[in-house]
Amino acid sequence: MVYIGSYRREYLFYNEPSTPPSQNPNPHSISINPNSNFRAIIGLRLPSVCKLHKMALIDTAAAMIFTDRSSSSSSSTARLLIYNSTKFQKFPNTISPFRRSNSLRFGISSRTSSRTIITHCSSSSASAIQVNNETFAKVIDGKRVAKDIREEIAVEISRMKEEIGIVPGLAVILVGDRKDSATYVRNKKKACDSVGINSYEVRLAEDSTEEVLNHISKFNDDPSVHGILVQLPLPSHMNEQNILNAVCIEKDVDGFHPLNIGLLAMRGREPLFVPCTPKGCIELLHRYDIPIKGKRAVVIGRSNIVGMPAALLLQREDATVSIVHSRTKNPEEITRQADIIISAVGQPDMVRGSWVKPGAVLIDVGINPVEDPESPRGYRLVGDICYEEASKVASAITPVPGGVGPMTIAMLLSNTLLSAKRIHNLR
Ligand SMILES: Nc1nc2c(c(=O)[nH]1)N[C@@H](CN(C=O)c1ccc(C(=O)N[C@@H](CCC(=O)O)C(=O)O)cc1)CN2
Repeated sequence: MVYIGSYRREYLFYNEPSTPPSQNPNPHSISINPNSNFRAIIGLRLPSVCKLHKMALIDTAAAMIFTDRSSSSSSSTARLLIYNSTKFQKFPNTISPFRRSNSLRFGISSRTSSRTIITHCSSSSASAIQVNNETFAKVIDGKRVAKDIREEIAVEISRMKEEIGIVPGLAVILVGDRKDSATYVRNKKKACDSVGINSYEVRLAEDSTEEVLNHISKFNDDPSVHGILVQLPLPSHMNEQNILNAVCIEKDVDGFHPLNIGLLAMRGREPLFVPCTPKGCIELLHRYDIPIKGKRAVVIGRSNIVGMPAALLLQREDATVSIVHSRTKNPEEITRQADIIISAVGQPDMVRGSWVKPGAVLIDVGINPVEDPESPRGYRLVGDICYEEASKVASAITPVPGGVGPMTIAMLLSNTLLSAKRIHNLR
């Protein structure tokens, strides 16, 4: 039995490869002989096995949950097309606010013997996958989409450099020593490097006072800086409102300035920047061709950085939006009416399967550490949505990790590029 890949806590095995990966003309697919008693083993937690086989044959596989115990004597080869790697066509400004981008060509197809057991079971493109009478949501792969977006941005940045000799610059201010914030800032720098954005980082002590405003003021006046962000949360003694107000609106790539949020809330007005996480959620829906117009959407959580702008964005896309929060009566009942749920509350596994309407699309913004002695870090990350239960009811779902998180950083790069283009009048 050979381990061929893993996704979240699901590990996939089969007994013998009919086509060794090195001979497989399509590196994103695996040919499986239907006579080989292919069998996926789902739900096992085998960390040691995973480590040994880190170079899994499949990188990320949506809906790898697949069981075929076919005994057909047909000589045709069953093919599980994991992910169509066809790159998006490159559209300039693909991810500018409110512009619908081309969709992710995403497919799971099977050409098996007459005993095909996978079917798509929804009319929308977010069709769930049915396997032997059990239905599983399509996995919305944010990590993969973010990588594609970075590639698109890198192309745009090379063009910009070539045409006008300008390289976008992003300034990041980190105050204090929260480990998670330091990781996010490090990842932002890495992402900038990967696409060719110059990054400038300022680290300040937990007990800083005036320094934050001084640095913002310097970056506001620096022409090589096109985007400025202050990593949140700030230490509790700081006045977040004053600090976010100090970033000039033209460089507010986080989109947290009250003027940008105000413009986002108004019909017929356009903000200069949309906050990165909500923008990433909408981008995922667009890239997976999931319709928003006319749909019922529920946003769980009303934070300034995710819940509130996510609700505004969905409304701008012509969804009918409800916000569920800590004082909402019957949150389960309201959430169960939604075609699209965006959850951003920071409560592990709060949204259970019973909260989800069959066929709904689930976008999980929560990144919650839960103790896990089996994990090298001593914890693992889970979302606000109970994946195990909800993925059996929904038509599509984002995983945690690997869903919205990577999109946040991809959208920050997109906003920085947008800013540089706007400042330098480049279309
Ligand atoms: N100024 C800002 N502060 C904060 C923002 C923001 O958009 N602007 N958002 C969050 C933190 N954040 C970016 O800053 C962020 C969070 C998570 C991820 C991410 O990729 N998560 C991974 C898991 C990472 C891990 O293993 O620890 C995932 O979900 O796959 C990126 C960025 C609050 N502060």
